[in-house]
Amino acid sequence: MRVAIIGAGAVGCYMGSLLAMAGHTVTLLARPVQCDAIQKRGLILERAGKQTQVAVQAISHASTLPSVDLVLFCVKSADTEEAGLLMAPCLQASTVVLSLQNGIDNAQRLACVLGHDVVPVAVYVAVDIVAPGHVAHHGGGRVILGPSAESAAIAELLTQAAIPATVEPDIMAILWEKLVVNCAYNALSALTQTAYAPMVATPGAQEVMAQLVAECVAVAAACGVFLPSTMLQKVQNIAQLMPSQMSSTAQDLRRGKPTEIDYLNGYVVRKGQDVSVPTPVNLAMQVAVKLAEKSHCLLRG
Ligand SMILES: NC(=O)C1=CN([C@@H]2O[C@H](COP(=O)(O)OP(=O)(O)OC[C@H]3O[C@@H](n4cnc5c(N)ncnc54)[C@H](OP(=O)(O)O)[C@@H]3O)[C@@H](O)[C@H]2O)C=CC1
Ligand SMILES: CC(C)(CO)C(=O)C(=O)O
Repeated sequence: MRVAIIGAGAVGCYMGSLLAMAGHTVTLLARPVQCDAIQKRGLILERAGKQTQVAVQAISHASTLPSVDLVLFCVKSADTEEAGLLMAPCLQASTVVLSLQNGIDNAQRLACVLGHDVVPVAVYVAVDIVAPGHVAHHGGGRVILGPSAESAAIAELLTQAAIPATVEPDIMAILWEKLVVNCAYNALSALTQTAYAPMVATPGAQEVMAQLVAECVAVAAACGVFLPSTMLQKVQNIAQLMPSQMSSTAQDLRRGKPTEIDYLNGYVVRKGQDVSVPTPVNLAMQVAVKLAEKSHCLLRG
């Protein structure tokens, strides 16, 4: 299958390398520095202490995107509209577009700019970028696709490429579950630059996370989304699944990049205001990360 990956960051490089290893024709739309690295020596996938080099196409000008059967959209939430507008050259009426982004409304926002259906996907993988085009895997790997006529076939294709995939009719509840995981882990890991296992072992951290989860569950319920009674347990399991991972928000702060916090804890705060459910701990996380973004920018000059 011909696959385009929009965004050659952690998720894009991970998914791109597995799809290319499974024999698909993969083209990554990358920043120039990433594009140069990938053109020179392919993608490097680091897993369980082993490095694999994978040959893929990389381009830095969207106008040269080939027509494809499948698009994996892998940019951060704030880049959805801008990157979405660049994608037109690779779309045919039959192209399936997947949004592999955290947050609730990226697929909807992307569909709006594209005028094309987009399937939301919840991604349970822990990856980070070591160097341009070089991605390290820290655990997990499964994805959950929203419903569409093509979702079952695409899930099968992904699973055969070592990306375990299922389809879930109630994708809104699944996206909220993922949002709760992000609200519990991302800001704390980012503010302290700590990996999940040592983070949850720190006295008091689990209480803070439980409070974050309780606020999210209450907001979701007031919005008509009923999360499982095992939600806290599901959140706690993540630290065992990806012990050495630092959140994507931690990776952004480390690089002096704006984070997705307004789409994570900030989303819960805004929805909480709409439905009159207080979210003080989520607000504290949002504000602390916004302050950290500013001070990291200042420190980096
Ligand atoms: N990392 C992880 O473990 C996980 C991440 N996610 C989610 O997946 C999504 C992607 O995250 P992640 O891979 O970590 O993010 P990254 O920041 O590592 O990757 C996104 C990449 O897209 C690039 N990009 C943005 N706009 C464009 C554009 N117009 N043209 C070309 N490249 C562009 C960015 O470049 P630049 O930085 O220069 O803007 C960056 O290299 C996010 O929503 C995240 O929350 C979900 C599960 C796990
Ligand atoms: C799955 C998890 C929690 C992995 O770190 C993630 O989604 C993120 O970092 O944004």
